[in-house]
Amino acid sequence: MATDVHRPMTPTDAPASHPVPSPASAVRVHGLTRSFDGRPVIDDLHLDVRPGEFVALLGRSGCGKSTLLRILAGLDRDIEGTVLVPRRKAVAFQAPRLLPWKRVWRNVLLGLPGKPGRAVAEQALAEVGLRHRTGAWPKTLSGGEAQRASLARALVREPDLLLLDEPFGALDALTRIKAQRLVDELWQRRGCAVLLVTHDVEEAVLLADRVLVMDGGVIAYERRIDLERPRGIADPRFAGLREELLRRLGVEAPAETATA
Ligand SMILES: Nc1ncnc2c1ncn2[C@@H]1O[C@H](COP(=O)(O)OP(=O)(O)OP(=O)(O)O)[C@@H](O)[C@H]1O
Repeated sequence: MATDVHRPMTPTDAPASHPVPSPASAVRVHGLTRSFDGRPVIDDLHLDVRPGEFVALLGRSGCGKSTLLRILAGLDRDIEGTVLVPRRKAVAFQAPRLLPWKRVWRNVLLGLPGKPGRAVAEQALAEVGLRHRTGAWPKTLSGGEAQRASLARALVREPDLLLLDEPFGALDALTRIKAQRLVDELWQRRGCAVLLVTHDVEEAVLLADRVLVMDGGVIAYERRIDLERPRGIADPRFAGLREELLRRLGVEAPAETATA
């Protein structure tokens, strides 16, 4: 797995020793700090993600989740510390970000090196159940379809690391459940590492091998999720994990549950 190393823009700020790329990690973050206007949003953060691992990242609004994801994606390099990520990585955001003047298949291939043909896009679109929309204009897609097209654009890059920033946040409840199942299937089929930023504790427990809670600029808490798949919220262990993570996010259980 080829690796990208994101080092600080000012090498003098770099820590004395850098971690070396390791096939045992899909992501290695060492002593990462990112400040805005002199205020560190990420403050000496360490993180390892194994190849093929599904990690969900929770945290209060404004705690720095998207900032971390953008750094892993290589979209923000104004950092201190070291970030090692696979060269093959792809991102999908909450907004599908399709160019309205390009047909769906051209959006899927956007920015890919070489000149891959329509069939390559069509295959990725088929994987997300959207082959029939290959030649459509983005404005004719529903919200869920546009989000699936955005996923196809990520998949066509054959990523070793898939970065998802609230990809289901704008979808209605039913479409969201379908999209979650699709991501679960794709992850199992592709075997890539996934880092999913989400506000939804249930989504994190449904999908992830490990849930991280970000707070104070670091990973403040982590919980391995050992429930067998496919998972359902009816599992009694599910409610316990959900409550535990909500507590870590500063949300207390209602009084009657707390005293039960
Ligand atoms: N380009 C920027 N310039 C200045 N401040 C920024 C910039 N990007 C992010 N921030 C600040 O950094 C903090 C973390 O932002 P970030 O978007 O990473 O949070 P988040 O955890 O993803 O929040 P949310 O859950 O609400 O999406 C916020 O206080 C935000 O205002």
